[in-house]
Amino acid sequence: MADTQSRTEPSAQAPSGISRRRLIGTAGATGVALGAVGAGAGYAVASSNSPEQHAALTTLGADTVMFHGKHQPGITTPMQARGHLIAFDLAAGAGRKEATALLRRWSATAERLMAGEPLSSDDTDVARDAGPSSLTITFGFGHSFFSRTGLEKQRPSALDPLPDFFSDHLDKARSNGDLWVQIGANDSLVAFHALRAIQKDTGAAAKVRWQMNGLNRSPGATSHPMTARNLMGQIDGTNNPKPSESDFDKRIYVPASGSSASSPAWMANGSYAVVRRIRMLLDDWEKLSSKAQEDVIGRKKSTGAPLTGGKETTEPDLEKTDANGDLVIPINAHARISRPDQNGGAAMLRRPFSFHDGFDQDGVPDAGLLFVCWQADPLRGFVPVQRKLDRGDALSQFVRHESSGLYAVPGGAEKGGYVGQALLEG
Ligand SMILES: C=CC1=C(C)c2cc3[nH]c(cc4nc(cc5[nH]c(cc1n2)c(C)c5CCC(=O)O)C(CCC(=O)O)=C4C)c(C)c3C=C
Ligand SMILES: [Fe+2]
Repeated sequence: MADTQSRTEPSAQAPSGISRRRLIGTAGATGVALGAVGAGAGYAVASSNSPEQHAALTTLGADTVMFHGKHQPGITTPMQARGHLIAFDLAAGAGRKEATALLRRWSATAERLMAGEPLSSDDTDVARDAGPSSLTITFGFGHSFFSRTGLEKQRPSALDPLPDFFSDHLDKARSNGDLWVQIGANDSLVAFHALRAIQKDTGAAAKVRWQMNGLNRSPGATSHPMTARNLMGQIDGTNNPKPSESDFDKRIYVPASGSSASSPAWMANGSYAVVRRIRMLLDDWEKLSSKAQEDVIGRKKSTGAPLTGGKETTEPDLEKTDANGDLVIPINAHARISRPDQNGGAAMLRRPFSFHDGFDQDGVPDAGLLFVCWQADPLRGFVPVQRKLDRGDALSQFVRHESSGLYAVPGGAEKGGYVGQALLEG
């Protein structure tokens, strides 16, 4: 696992922004050991509803991500096992006043739930007994939000609609939206509880436009922390930008100092999320041999190492040829074509969820990737790379982009404040 901030299991690393409220087991033990002890204790708690038999939460349940901070949570937070993406449109007649009140309500709900507190009224009890389980709730504004609220002058040019791509098969009803919320947690009930609370908070102000459910590997499922696999079985996320790298903030976040060419000052410390529902054509993919699958990406399926050798984190040798003089990493391999150095430095932080929405009547899986990527400017991140992939990398024939969204995700809320305050009160 290369990107510890965004991919490593929280119980192993406890990256910044995550605290352990109630730890069991031996402090300082490895993530694996903590996970193992925690899992056992969690089962014991779950098997007894007696209030007299209090036991500490598992580490997984106790892991907490801070709501307040410079950046919103859910960007560099390690990927969670369960996710919900949901977009809303403001209701007819709702404008800036209603949107401001909604962002206040949403922020208050996110702060409570991420701290493991129940809602202040009418809690449904769905997450009762569970800790916050690394819950994150992240809020963004779509292009249409600004005309709906009379804030057109504040709309970042970075939110200009994404170009059409040749291979797009987009469903408009499941694309875009005035407001976007990303929910992630390592417990499905905690995630659903948050989803329902966020939806109920809208009251008469907004209506659901679309909603998608995602999944990832559960922390502790592997013998050591690893980069996640996707539903094609590939290790996916290896070469993500790392928060420890000196240019990470510049690539992923709008500068803190104020406005940039494509972002107004209210977006300081914010980021732009590109969201694509990408169907995997698994019946076709699974017919390929392992060798052919590896050539599509340019990396070994088992370890994620480049085909030119080494381990997952080894730099690929893009010039290396085999005995026949052919490139070892094919010219159209996905991981070759999407590299920043092949795209004028374009970089993004990929933080997806997998999805599986059943099978059609012919048994074809409706499954793939809820591709979410983060960048300081989509024109210097997603767009140039997708333009290149769209011309036909080796992966393109096995995937289909079915929906799309682009959202301005402001910086984190201050204590006592709410997300989007600088925009809505500016
Ligand atoms: C426009 C951006 C990208 C889309 C869309 C995309 C879809 C997509 N990717 C995989 C699987 C893998 N991608 C990998 C690397 C990789 N992918 C992108 C961009 C998009 N992918 C980038 C920028 C990179 C990193 C390139 C580099 O710097 O080396 C890999 C290799 C491992 C890794 O680094 O993560 C895999 C595997 C799927 C299945 C998919 C759509 C469903
Ligand atoms: Fe990719």
